[in-house]
Amino acid sequence: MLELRIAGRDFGQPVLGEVFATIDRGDRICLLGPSGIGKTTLLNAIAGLDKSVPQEAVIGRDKLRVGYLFQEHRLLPWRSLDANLRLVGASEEEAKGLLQQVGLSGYGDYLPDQLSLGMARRAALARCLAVKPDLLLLDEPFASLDPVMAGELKALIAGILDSHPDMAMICVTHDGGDAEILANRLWYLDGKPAQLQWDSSVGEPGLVDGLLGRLRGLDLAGS
Ligand SMILES: Nc1ncnc2c1ncn2[C@@H]1O[C@H](COP(=O)(O)OP(=O)(O)OP(=O)(O)O)[C@@H](O)[C@H]1O
Repeated sequence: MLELRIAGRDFGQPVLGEVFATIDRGDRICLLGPSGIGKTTLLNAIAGLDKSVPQEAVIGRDKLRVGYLFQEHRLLPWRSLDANLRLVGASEEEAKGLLQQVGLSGYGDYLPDQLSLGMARRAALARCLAVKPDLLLLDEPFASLDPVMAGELKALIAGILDSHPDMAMICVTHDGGDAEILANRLWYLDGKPAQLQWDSSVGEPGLVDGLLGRLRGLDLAGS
């Protein structure tokens, strides 16, 4: 579905090195790695948001719809949730259905700033789904949420993945526990410049559990 041939990205100093990987329909990848190593930089490159990374570095993206849940909600603050969803192509009926899907029935007229952090993130997730994505990119979706809200959002995302078996996902997280729930594949980004040190689908098939164990051993992926 997608082939990455990213040659690198630097911001005055090298951040990303070469990243080669393929992503297939239904892949659920959790992307782990130390803070500041380049995980968001890699997601931006995959999404095509980083104009310094040539289009040809991500083969197949032009045929895909990409939904990107940023760390901030990035909804238009002066538009209602309904209007935010309509803006990316959802019909009135679809907008209603999407809000219901993310547990925000009845909030269509609210402005993003009238929502709690967890609600705003779910609204942003609804906007991702409104584009009917082939690839869903999630950048630390559970960060700054209390454990209850984080658990609810995790269950919501797991349900969405179950009901969209062809959709691929890449989720940046610091928590190996998220990978156990959401992922069937693990990437570990590290080094200077950063590269995919481990891709559980290459060389070590089915070793997600083993890799998580190794990450725990290094105390890098939560408990
Ligand atoms: N637009 C930019 N200009 C300059 N430096 C940048 C820019 N974007 C990212 N960087 C630098 O690139 C490095 C990687 O940043 P990035 O946000 O991709 O890391 P990350 O792994 O997602 O971090 P975290 O886990 O803390 O969210 C950091 O040193 C950051 O300061």
